[in-house]
Amino acid sequence: MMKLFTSEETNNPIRLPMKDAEVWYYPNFYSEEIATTFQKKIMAETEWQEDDITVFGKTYKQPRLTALYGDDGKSYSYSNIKMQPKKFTSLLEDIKNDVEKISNEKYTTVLLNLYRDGSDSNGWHSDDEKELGKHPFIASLSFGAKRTFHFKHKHNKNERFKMNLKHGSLLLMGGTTQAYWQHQLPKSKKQLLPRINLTFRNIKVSFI
Ligand SMILES: O=C(O)CCC(=O)C(=O)O
Ligand SMILES: [Fe+2]
Repeated sequence: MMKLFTSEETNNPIRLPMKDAEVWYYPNFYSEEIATTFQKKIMAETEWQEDDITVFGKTYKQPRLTALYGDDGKSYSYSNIKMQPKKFTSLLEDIKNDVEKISNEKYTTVLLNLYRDGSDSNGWHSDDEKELGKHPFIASLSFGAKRTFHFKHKHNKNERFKMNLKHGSLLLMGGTTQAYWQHQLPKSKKQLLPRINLTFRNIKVSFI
C-alpha cells in the first residue's frame, strides 16, 4: 500500500520514514507570500528551454521546460542532454545561500523545471549522474501548484512512498537515497496551475 504523507502544519523538518535513505521535508521553508514573489520573478526571468530527450533510441519532447544556472564550466548531462549553465541571477544566488545554510552543503548548480500544467511530468529516475559523485546531496524547492512526488525502492518493490510538495517547501535528499531509490513526478488529470521546481546540486567534475 502507498501511504500519502501529509504533515504540513509545521516549520520543523520532517524525516521521511524511508529505509536506505535520508530525506527531509521542510513544508514551510518559505512563507506563502515570499514563495509567491519568488515564483513570479523566477517565472519571468528564466530562459526556459524545451529539450528533446532520447530514451532507448527514440526521441521525444521533454514533458516540461528546463533551465540550468551555475558556476562556469560545470556542464550537466542526463538522458542524452548536455546542458551548459547560465550565470546565477541574483535571486537564484540568494535562494542558493538560504538552502546552503539550512542543509549545511554547497551547491554549484541549480536545475529548474517548469511543469506548465498537469500534463507535464518527470519520469522515474535517480539523480545519480557521475558528475555528482558518490552519495550526492540534492535540495529540491517547490513553487506553485501542489504536486505529488513518488519514491520507489530499487530492490524491494513493496517499498514505495508518496507525498505532496507544497508551495514554498524544501525537500532534502542525501546519503544513499539516490543509490537505493528512484523518484518521479507523475502527470495529473486535474486542472493544475504551473509549478516551478529548483534542484540544487553539487557538480564535482565535468566530463566532456
Ligand atoms: O519536480 C520535482 O519535484 C522533481 C525534479 C527532479 O526530480 C529532478 O529535476 O531531478
Ligand atoms: Fe530528480
